[in-house]
Amino acid sequence: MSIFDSWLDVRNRLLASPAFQRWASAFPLTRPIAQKRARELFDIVAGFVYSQILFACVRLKLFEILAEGPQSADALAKRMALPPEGAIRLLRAAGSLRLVAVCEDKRYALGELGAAMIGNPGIAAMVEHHAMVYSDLADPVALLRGEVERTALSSYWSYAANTDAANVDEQSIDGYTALMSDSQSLIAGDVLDAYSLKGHKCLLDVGGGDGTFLVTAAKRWPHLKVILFDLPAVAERAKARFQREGLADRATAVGGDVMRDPLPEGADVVSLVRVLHDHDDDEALAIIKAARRVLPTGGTLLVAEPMSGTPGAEPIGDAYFGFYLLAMGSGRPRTPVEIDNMLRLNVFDPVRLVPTVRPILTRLLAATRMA
Ligand SMILES: C[S@@+](CC[C@H](N)C(=O)[O-])C[C@H]1O[C@@H](n2cnc3c(N)ncnc32)[C@H](O)[C@@H]1O
Repeated sequence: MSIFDSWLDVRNRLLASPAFQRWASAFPLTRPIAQKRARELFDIVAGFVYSQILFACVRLKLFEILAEGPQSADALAKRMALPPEGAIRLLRAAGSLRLVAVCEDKRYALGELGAAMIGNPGIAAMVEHHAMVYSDLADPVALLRGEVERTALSSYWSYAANTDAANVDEQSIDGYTALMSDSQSLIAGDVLDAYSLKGHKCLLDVGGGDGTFLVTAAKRWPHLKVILFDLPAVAERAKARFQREGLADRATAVGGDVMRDPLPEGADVVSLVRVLHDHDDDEALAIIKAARRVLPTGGTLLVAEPMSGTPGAEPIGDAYFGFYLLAMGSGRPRTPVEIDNMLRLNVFDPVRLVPTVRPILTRLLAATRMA
């Protein structure tokens, strides 16, 4: 047994002992740590219940109602069409989670976390679609054993389990394209603040969705040409978006399947925003190879997505995305080092981790295509 193993053994025996737990909770120097650990464990135990309280707030539009100003429980019960006791139960629960705050005169107002939801409609959209995630995760062991034949998420992300992705119809891209668009403005801001496209001429965004990322980039750098590549039904959405935004003269959208069709030529920078983690390793490598084929020597590949092992946000990569993508039936979160290795294997060197302001939302790798 190594020294580390022996240390782990001693520590875990101690932490598992009810007598030690009682002592640590009572002794003044260990009490704060014991309480913090107990709370962390309980938060994991109760996580689903907390999420469903948030779900109820979103469904009942509680945050939008409270954004009008503080209101009494009775008024809120009427607005949410809940019986008074149901409203009070929800308001107290939401209060304990800092989604709602209680004023001195007993009216209810937006809490710190509820207020943050108002400025970010992407979170509400994410919460709404979690109904599918939770039904898919009802038996996580069966999911891990590969015993679940069809999940709600694999139908929602219609390309995930589809060998003929290019033929997915309008209807089956609706839900995920809108969901991605809602959260993309935050991501685009963070990525484009971190990496300037001033010195580039043409940006190709592969799997670019309805074009939100490219619209943000094109508006920020008026000299920049942008090309979007996505499944035909999605690219049509982007084309219409570029026209609405008055960008049709320097923004084009091309439909196709990145696994089968060549990417459009002419870009000196290619972006993969929240794309690689959707794919298993062989497909992720095929996408990197496709980008390599169209980039000139010295061109840049940007990979932006939430990554595994992000300091301070570990559960987002490995717990949330790990299980989300498992339920979706395709892909996995990767560490920056794993992506770095995949890029270097494909003649991208150097690869640089560019700091982003909210690594919890997205991290960013910038890689240069060698000769
Ligand atoms: C998770 S979404 C990300 C969208 C966008 N980049 C964003 O961050 O908002 C992945 C995108 O890849 C596209 N996609 C998936 N498989 C594809 C394929 N085989 N060929 C082209 N695009 C594909 C999807 O249609 C979708 O728009």
